[in-house]
Amino acid sequence: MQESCQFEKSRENGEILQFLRKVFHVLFQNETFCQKKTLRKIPRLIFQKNFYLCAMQTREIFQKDLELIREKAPLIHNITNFVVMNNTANALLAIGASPVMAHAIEEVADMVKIASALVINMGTLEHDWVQSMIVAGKAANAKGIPVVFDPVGVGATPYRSQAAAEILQHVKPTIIRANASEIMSLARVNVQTKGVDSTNSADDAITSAKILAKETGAIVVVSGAVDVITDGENVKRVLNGHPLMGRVTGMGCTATAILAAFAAVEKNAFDAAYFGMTAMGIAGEIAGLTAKGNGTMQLYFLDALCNLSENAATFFRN
Ligand SMILES: Nc1ncnc2c1ncn2[C@@H]1O[C@H](COP(=O)(O)OP(=O)(O)OP(=O)(O)O)[C@@H](O)[C@H]1O
Ligand SMILES: Cc1ncsc1CCO
Repeated sequence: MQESCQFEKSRENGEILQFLRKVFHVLFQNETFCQKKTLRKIPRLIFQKNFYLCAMQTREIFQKDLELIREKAPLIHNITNFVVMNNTANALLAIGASPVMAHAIEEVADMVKIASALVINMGTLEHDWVQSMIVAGKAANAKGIPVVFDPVGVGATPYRSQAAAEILQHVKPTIIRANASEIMSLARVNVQTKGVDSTNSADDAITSAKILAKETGAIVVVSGAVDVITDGENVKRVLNGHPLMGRVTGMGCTATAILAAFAAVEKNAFDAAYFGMTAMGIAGEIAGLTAKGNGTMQLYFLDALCNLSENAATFFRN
């Protein structure tokens, strides 16, 4: 996808592209328009840039990956925090993957061997867990299975920053997902993380995200009202979502797990990251339509993830 859509490289181009996609989408669905061959009047240049094709291809690949997750039910090994264990396991089940939570140092390497992706989440950190994360991460790297790293709360305390640095010293993540303050802190920009919540927008963190992506070789995802995805050069944004998502604890950790589900079936890590955040955004948007507050948001979000295939085409608008 990246190669065929080179025109999306800059933000301005991305915005023009999104506008044209919407126009073309409406036009191409109109039979009279197609029959009158008005198409011919559209400047050749636009077609040479493959605008419409890119949008169609992207959505189709997204839907195909979604079906692949349901078909293969990849085992996702999570070393994650106590706050979100139940909810992320349910989110993985809802999207069609198979979750397992395992952090004992005695078994993590064996669990990785049968898994299709590994999540390393620093939410409730302890010394022994960091060692397990490193052992599991190394085993995943050796086996060539994707690792998704969530440095929850990095920058809030020196211990978390030191633990994140230690993990990155030994483990090569495929994708790093965090909120803006965490990404800025991980890239050593002088910012104070407020516990596990962000005090910055994803766009504030773009430079840091690019630096981090280049340093680690990972795809970096900055979540927020608008999600930003970068490989250090290219940048894509996910516009789907709902403000109530930010009010439910562990939505970010859930995003990390969903990214792992996509990475398990999609070899292109940039696409996996983009599709994972798109799935989150669409499910959040659908849930937000009927949620009455934080509680129902959490429930409806799982239902929306579960029924994502039917609604994905309507809500896909990135
Ligand atoms: N205001 C918002 N509007 C739309 N979507 C949002 C908003 N805030 C968060 N989200 C979505 O919620 C999910 C979690 O992102 P967020 O940045 O809140 O993670 P986080 O701070 O790491 O969360 P946590 O620490 O609770 O796990 C993402 O999918 C993001 O797109
Ligand atoms: C609230 C909280 N504290 C540690 S992990 C976690 C879940 C959201 O990151």
